[in-house]
Amino acid sequence: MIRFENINKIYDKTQHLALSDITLEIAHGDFVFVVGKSGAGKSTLIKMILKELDPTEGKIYIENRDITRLKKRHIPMYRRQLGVVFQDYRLLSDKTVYENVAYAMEIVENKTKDIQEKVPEVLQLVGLGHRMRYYPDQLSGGEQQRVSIARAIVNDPKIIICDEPTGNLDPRTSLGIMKLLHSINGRGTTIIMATHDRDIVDMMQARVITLHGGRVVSDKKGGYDNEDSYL
Ligand SMILES: Nc1ncnc2c1ncn2[C@@H]1O[C@H](COP(=O)(O)OP(=O)(O)OP(=O)(O)O)[C@@H](O)[C@H]1O
Repeated sequence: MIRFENINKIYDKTQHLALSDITLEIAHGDFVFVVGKSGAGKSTLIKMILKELDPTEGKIYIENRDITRLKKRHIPMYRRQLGVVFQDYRLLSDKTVYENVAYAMEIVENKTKDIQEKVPEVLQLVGLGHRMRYYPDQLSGGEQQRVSIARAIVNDPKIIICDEPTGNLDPRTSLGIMKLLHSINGRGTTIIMATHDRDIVDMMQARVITLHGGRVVSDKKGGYDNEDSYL
């Protein structure tokens, strides 16, 4: 469970109030979109879950643990329960598909035998069993995003954070990526996805948290609200 309690975020240098009095809860296994205009505060909110940013005020609980009080040395361990997918894939260009995914297991000190077993399994799951020896620049955008999803799920995180995962993809490829995320969610993984993609939000009929000027202005299940002037 994720819980934001009265979160305010003021960026030090500019004194910009990026998030204002955010209180929300995300249950285990939820699929949640975070939407809103550019500058609404989506990335700021996501960076707080990743513990890349701390709030100026308020508390953030992940599995009943207040991560605003987490010591620096415990952050890497904390992040192991999170998978992250970015718009620009962020794959290592000098490593193959297999090696990119294996690397995520190596850095958290998995045994070689477990890596050799799990990586092909996860690549099959994302539909890339036949691309294991390819390098990222030999893949389409959609395939690269599938590799990044494989990397995000390979350590079995409880939560996956996606920041505009379909931002660089055409509608058909985006649909495939959403189907994949939906099936991962169906296995019990909580998914939080920031997006501008209105069609996808409408299609998924999931929970939609709308931010505007750093505030939650709507939090409901369904698609975009046409009467919503915040989008
Ligand atoms: N490092 C920073 N220092 C100062 N202000 C910042 C910083 N990062 C973001 N902001 C401001 O905080 C507000 C929220 O930014 P944020 O990046 O969270 O928005 P966003 O909804 O993710 O936008 P986008 O859709 O364009 O990615 C914006 O007004 C932005 O200018």
